[in-house]
Amino acid sequence: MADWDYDYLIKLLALGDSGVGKTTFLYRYTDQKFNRKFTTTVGIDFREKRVMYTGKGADGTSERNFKVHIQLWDTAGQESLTTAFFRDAMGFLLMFDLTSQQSFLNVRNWMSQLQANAYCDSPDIVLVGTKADLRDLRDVHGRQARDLADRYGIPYFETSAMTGDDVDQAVTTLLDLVMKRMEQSTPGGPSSEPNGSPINSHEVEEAPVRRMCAC
Ligand SMILES: Nc1nc2c(ncn2[C@@H]2O[C@H](COP(=O)(O)OP(=O)(O)OP(=O)(O)O)[C@@H](O)[C@H]2O)c(=O)[nH]1
Repeated sequence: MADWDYDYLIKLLALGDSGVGKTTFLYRYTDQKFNRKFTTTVGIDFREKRVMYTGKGADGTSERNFKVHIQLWDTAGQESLTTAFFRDAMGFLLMFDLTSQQSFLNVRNWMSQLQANAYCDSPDIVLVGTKADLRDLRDVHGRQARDLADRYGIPYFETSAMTGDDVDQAVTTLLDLVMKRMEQSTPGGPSSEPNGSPINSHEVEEAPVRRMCAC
């Protein structure tokens, strides 16, 4: 498939403390594999994946399929290095380790960073608990995490990059939120120009992300 052969380029960003499993999660999502090694990310990296997304057609009611190129930005767990990248992302995977209460407590700090640096005050976010397979080491109750997610009004998933549980679902849910926001913030829907053809993906990429904000 040629590089430009897609309808939308969507940039998502994973953030959270060092070691929560951001790189491993993204690797599972893009390559369906588990990496046991811990190599801390330096600065920022990204992975890519193409998916089909069913959205609204030009008439706003009919359904049609779009080719979506997802860029998944993988940040280092040191906030000072990566907040500059928050502005360009359209959606966020806010991650903590289910075996680390500290990483869960730090979700609030990451949320503040997000609110200060993202494209708007209420960006699209999915809260992701990682390492759900390590049941014996669990240190965060599902109830605690769900309560926090409810308070922020965002979806919550408990995932395992080892088994693959809910990894795809977490990303798909975020993609859905981002695409729906674009539909709301672009007159006639993001998926349509007057001639009914999808907006060129490069226009989406180059346009200021802030225009997506419908809040
Ligand atoms: N058992 C288990 N281990 C995991 C899971 N996800 C990640 N790990 C392990 O946790 C360690 C850290 O994972 P990384 O993906 O490197 O963590 P990170 O958040 O990218 O870390 P930084 O790059 O330093 O920010 C690695 O040894 C992974 O194999 C999981 O779902 N289950």
